[in-house]
Amino acid sequence: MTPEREAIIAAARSLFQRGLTHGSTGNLSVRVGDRVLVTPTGSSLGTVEAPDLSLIDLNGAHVHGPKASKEAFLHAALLRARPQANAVVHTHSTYAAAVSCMDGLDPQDALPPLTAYFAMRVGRLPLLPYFAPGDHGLERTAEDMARTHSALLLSNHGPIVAGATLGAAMDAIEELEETAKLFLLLQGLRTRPLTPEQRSALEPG
Ligand SMILES: O=C(CO)COP(=O)(O)O
Ligand SMILES: [Zn+2]
Repeated sequence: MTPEREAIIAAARSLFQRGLTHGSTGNLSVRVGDRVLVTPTGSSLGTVEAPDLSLIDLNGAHVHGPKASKEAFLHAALLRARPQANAVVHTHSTYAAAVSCMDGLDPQDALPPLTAYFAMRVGRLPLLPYFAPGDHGLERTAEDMARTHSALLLSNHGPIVAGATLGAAMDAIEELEETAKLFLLLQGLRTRPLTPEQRSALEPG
């Protein structure tokens, strides 16, 4: 098993075992040269195995192995937009998915910088318009937004996050989930998010 395959399976298990993905939702990818290893469509991250992974190119086209995730085109779009990124993680984690269904969010900045780690790991989180899972109509917007944002929230769906490494993408998507949880816990309470100065001192460039 290659280290990339091993890393994807370890991250998949970790997400599934902690309830950050459920059923056959969520998908992961890692860049390998000019190709991308991605989880196959319809698989549970609790049981997917290393030989099951699909290989696609950076246009999202199938190269080898089982049929790739229906969101493989989005993974490829984020990796094209962010040459410094080498991994992408997508989940339907409960709190982030709940926020993705809320009305009245700022589409440029869907979650406030409640904590320093949110500002550090996630930065500014745009809310992308609703498209059905697998609908390539989202590709252009996702690629454009990913040039300046490493994390995107898909309306009525969930987050997708790119990172320099799979570990960094995991850290960021977990931070996003925890901040979504805080945001919902704090509904109706007065809060003090970081000031713009505090935020910009921490945000990734
Ligand atoms: O999260 C998902 C769809 O948005 C899961 O789809 P896949 O099983 O095709 O990866
Ligand atoms: Zn999804």
